[in-house]
Amino acid sequence: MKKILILHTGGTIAMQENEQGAVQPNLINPLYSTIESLSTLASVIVDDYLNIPSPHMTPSLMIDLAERLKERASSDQLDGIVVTHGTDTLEETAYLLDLLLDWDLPVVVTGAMRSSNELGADGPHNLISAVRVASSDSACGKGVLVVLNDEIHTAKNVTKTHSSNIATFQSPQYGPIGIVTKRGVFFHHTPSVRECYPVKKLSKKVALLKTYAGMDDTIIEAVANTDIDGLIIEAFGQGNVPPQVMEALTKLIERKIPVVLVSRCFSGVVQDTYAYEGGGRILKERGVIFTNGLNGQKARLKLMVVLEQTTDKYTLQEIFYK
Ligand SMILES: NC(=O)C[C@H](N)C(=O)O
Repeated sequence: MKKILILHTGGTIAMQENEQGAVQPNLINPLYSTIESLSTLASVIVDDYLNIPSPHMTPSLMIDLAERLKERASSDQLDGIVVTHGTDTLEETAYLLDLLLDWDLPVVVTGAMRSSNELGADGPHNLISAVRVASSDSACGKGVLVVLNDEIHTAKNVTKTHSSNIATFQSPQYGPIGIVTKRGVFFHHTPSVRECYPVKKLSKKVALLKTYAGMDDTIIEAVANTDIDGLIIEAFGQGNVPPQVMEALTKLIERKIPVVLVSRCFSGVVQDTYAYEGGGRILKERGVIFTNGLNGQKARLKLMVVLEQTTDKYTLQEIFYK
């Protein structure tokens, strides 16, 4: 039988709805009865590591979590790990773990959209599915996975797409890489690229700004006047920004502060297609770094990680094309 660590961090999966219909954290984790029922599936050990709503999660807590997983993996001879997490920032924690954990051990992050005492609570089912995936030989070497609603997603591509529906986690453009059914765990795709960075701290400040029609440079100037080490811009479409922000972005690049471009579109990548003022081609010429389909919140974490290793713009560009 596989030895699986279930490490709790909190989130709705560990919460309860009160009589007024408000959802709140619980002192005792409501997943204990589900965990007892897992004894025929795996040999499970539990770590009640944190009990926080995921909007309280920070990059520094994520780094501590990665260290905790490394300690547990080496001291407990684990075959797999399941992390329970609130869904609001789940994709960020999962992606950061994916960038930091350089191993083939399955790590599966799961959560729930309905709290433990709500009708149709999805937490117990998601937890069982996550343990089944973490126990599967075919989950080895696929990076950090996100399992909810019977689907297996990569940490790199998954995102929360709906504020309340239980089918909220999707991988735009790529889809899930596997499914969980009553009969088994089935992978139908394998991720082609894995990247790992052996970083133990995150000391850089990276901001994320979204473009909008009529945006001017005031907000960029305001952010540039704080001590940022990098900026992610969620641009329009294929990677275009309003002309009014070009000067402020150029000034940042001249100060050697990397400006990284993602698209505010749900799918697709940014490219140096348009040569009008504010277009992707001009941004490229000014030294803006282009990404390869990451969303803004994940590009921010990736820049925080890689800035611990390099500030060289050519190396950063190579890393963001991966
Ligand atoms: N479904 C959830 O878990 C949402 C909750 N606000 C959290 O992220 O902690």
